[in-house]
Amino acid sequence: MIFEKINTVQTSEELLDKAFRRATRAMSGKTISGRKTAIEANESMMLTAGNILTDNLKNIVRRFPTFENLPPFYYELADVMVGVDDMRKSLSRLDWASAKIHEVTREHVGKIRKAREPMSVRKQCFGRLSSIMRSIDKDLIFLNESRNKLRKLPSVNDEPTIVVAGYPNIGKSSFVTKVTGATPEIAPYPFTTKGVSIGHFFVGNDRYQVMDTPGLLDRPMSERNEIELQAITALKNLDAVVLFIIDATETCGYEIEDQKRMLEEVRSGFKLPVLVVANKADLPQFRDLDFVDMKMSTATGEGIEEVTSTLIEMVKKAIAEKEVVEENVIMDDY
Ligand SMILES: Nc1nc2c(ncn2[C@@H]2O[C@H](COP(=O)(O)OP(=O)(O)OP(=O)(O)O)[C@@H](O)[C@H]2O)c(=O)[nH]1
Repeated sequence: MIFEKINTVQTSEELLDKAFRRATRAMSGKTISGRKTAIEANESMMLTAGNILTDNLKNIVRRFPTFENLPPFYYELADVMVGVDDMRKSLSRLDWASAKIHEVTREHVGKIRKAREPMSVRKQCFGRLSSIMRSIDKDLIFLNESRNKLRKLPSVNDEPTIVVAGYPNIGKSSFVTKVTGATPEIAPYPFTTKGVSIGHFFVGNDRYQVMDTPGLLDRPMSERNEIELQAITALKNLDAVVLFIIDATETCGYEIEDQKRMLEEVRSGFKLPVLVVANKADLPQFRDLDFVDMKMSTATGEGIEEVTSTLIEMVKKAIAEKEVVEENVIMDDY
């Protein structure tokens, strides 16, 4: 998963503890007699503490991803969930603290040679390090909270994707199971307790991803708040097409008019190609509808192959068109 490299971000208190403990340990067992050894001992304690702090801060910054390089899908989700700008600001304050700690340590190392009381210079230095660290306490806490949230993001691959949408009970999960031949993996997704279920299938050597999004694309968009909407629209960054399933038999408990309204919302809100398919063609109540492109039955398997190959054609076309646009953008840059 994309954010799993980020370790727990320790608090300033924990980092200071670690640094001061190591500094003390570096000195244990050494007898300090005379001014020369006192200078050396305190100097080495300052250097040890300073190095540990700067190393730790640099490691935290390094383990966070470079946001510009994230796939747009993840960038948008990370932004919705925690705010990319706030993370950037906190990370740059960590960079600042790391440089400042280095500078302060050097400054005190310079002073200690001329000092009458080497230990008091070291204490002064540790005091400065503590206050620098305390000034980034909020940033460390915020970054750790962000890390905990981001780690839970699903591993949605950057590969051709079919996003399944439609009201509950219309056969979305039956479709995913049917085309992937397996029970889909459930991955957590922001702002829904149910997560997304993701399955895969191959056509030749090409792998396709099928996503069912319970709790996300199974009720009217107008019932959602801004953040939920953004979490949904992040999906538009994938190379995806939408399979919008209609239950023309209304045995799912939702009227066709409501289903049609949601379809329009998905069409206008998403800007992804949409294939409208009526399911449950095996039932006697089934009827043809003028706004539907194809029909199928996930129960008998009728129409599944045609639906799948149409979706594949659509996703391939969408990718090809996107590449043309990207090429034009590159050409425009010259
Ligand atoms: N007769 C018939 N029943 C179907 C068909 N597809 C699905 N069903 C039934 O409809 C019910 C709902 O199917 P699901 O695949 O769970 O529907 P869903 O849209 O994933 O439902 P949620 O998970 O609640 O969103 C189940 O009882 C299925 O057996 C079909 O083609 N024909």
